[in-house]
Amino acid sequence: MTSPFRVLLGHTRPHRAVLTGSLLLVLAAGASGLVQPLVAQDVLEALATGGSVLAPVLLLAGLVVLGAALTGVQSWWQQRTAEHVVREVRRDLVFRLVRLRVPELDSRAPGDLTARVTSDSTLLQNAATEGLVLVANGVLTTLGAVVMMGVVHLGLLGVTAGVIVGVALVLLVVLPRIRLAVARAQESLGAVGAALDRALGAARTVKANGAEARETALAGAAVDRAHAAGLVGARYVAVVKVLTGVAIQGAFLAVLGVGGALVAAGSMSAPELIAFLLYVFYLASPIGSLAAGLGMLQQGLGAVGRIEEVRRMPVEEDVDLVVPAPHGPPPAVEFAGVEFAYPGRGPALRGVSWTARPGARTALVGLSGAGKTTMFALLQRFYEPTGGTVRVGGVDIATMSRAELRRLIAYVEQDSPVMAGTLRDNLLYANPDATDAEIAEALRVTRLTGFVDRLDAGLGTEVGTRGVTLSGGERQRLAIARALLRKPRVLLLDEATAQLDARNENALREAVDQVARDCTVILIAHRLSTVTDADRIVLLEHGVVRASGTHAELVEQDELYRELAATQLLVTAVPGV
Ligand SMILES: Nc1ncnc2c1ncn2[C@@H]1O[C@H](COP(=O)(O)OP(=O)(O)OP(=O)(O)O)[C@@H](O)[C@H]1O
Repeated sequence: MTSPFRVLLGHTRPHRAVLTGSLLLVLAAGASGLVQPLVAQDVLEALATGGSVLAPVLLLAGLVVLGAALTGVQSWWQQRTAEHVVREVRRDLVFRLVRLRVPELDSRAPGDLTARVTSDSTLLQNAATEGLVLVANGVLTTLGAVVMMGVVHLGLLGVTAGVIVGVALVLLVVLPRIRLAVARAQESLGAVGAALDRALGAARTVKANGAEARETALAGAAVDRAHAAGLVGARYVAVVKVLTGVAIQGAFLAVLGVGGALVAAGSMSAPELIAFLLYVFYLASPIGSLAAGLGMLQQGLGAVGRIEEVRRMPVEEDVDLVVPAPHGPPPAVEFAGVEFAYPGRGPALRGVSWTARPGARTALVGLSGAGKTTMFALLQRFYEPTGGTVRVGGVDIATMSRAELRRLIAYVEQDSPVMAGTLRDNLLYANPDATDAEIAEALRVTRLTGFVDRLDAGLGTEVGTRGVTLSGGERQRLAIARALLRKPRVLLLDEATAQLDARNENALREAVDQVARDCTVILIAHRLSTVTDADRIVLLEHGVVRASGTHAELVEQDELYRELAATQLLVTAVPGV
């Protein structure tokens, strides 16, 4: 695995030239600062000797303005690069997150994934730019000072280096701890996001159960963990500051002691000692910058781990292929000996085989948890079967790209089939090219025309998160209208009419019949009343196909089906039941 530091450097690769320029500007601004005392000295000398001060004053003013300008340009470059870096990281994370494979999504909290895009990336941003520049500046300037000190007196340089190396060793122990604390704080922030996501995502359930205090405590515990980790980090940052201060003071005292003795012994001149001591003080600034930069780098490295984790998560890489709208006759859909188990669970499907004939309506029925929705998930390659084959139009779907496969299909899911946005957004989601006439037709078929007409904003009405401002039946009809606009070859309806009243249900059944003429329809139903006229009904029990046939055949042949039908008052007319 690539080291986090290399990853951090990798983020700066496209901006190396600008960052190097930025570093040069820092150094130049530093140099212009160094020259200023010399020019000031000229001014003072000119004043003392009665000479003209115009030239040195102008030079001094020019240096001050130049230094300020260099600092301004450097700051702008650095911040701009930081913004570029974070934008690229965020775009990449967003790209990956919306393409994550479904099993990965099943095991992750969306709030935690969001925190990586919003919060972790910010730490990386500062480390990859300001942190690196501070460290580079610190290292170069320190080296410069060390060279100068060496020129003045090699022996005293040894003394200074001894003290500084000792402190650096302690820093080596402390810095990784900052990184650990930051990683922990970021993890806790992710947990805060996840807890809030849970509470806000089910706000009505929380309120109905009076669970506000529990949810507050859950998120609060994560906030406290972030706080505790933050304090640990702050403590180590303070230690770094103390240590750098101590290093300078220590070096100063050591140099003073040893240098004083050397001067006393006559092996060093007093001006040499003074010059050397001035350099020791001069070191304070680059060492401070080095410590601050290293602290920032550690914070960034703490965040890199969480960002890299997302970059290693498996994504569906074939969903961006551009595929043409499907045409031709509706395909057959075939499950042949399909086996499947969710990660960490027992088998959900155990050798399931059935076929949906092209252009017919096939219903999947069975008790709750039998595996019906799982088959829809496999059919769209949300998961891959552990055995057997799923074919669409005779082609093994494992050999098709997901883009191609999913373009054939329209899917109305069981829960939350509507997205935040306007009614029009939702309708166009399946087919951005749908015309107004097609939209009007889809609304008519799903009996939504009157509803839309009564709204002040019409199709521009916002439906709220997951369509909360719509009734359950309206949501379902909207989702079906959207599916129809996709002009699919295969239409998957998961309990799509469960929340409709009898009148709307009949209307929708007619609509589905109409679509079924040039589309293969597969529907999942609990209420057999909605599927009695299906061309074929597949009865599932505990992940196996128990029986299949028409309604009449199943009533005749299968006890479980008869029982299901009887409880739904459908078979009173069947003799002997
Ligand atoms: N994402 C998942 N991760 C783990 N297990 C799952 C997942 N989704 C479903 N299951 C389990 O797989 C089994 C089959 O679920 P599935 O949703 O296919 O049933 P179903 O027949 O559609 O039920 P229902 O009629 O209640 O919707 C169930 O035992 C369920 O608990």
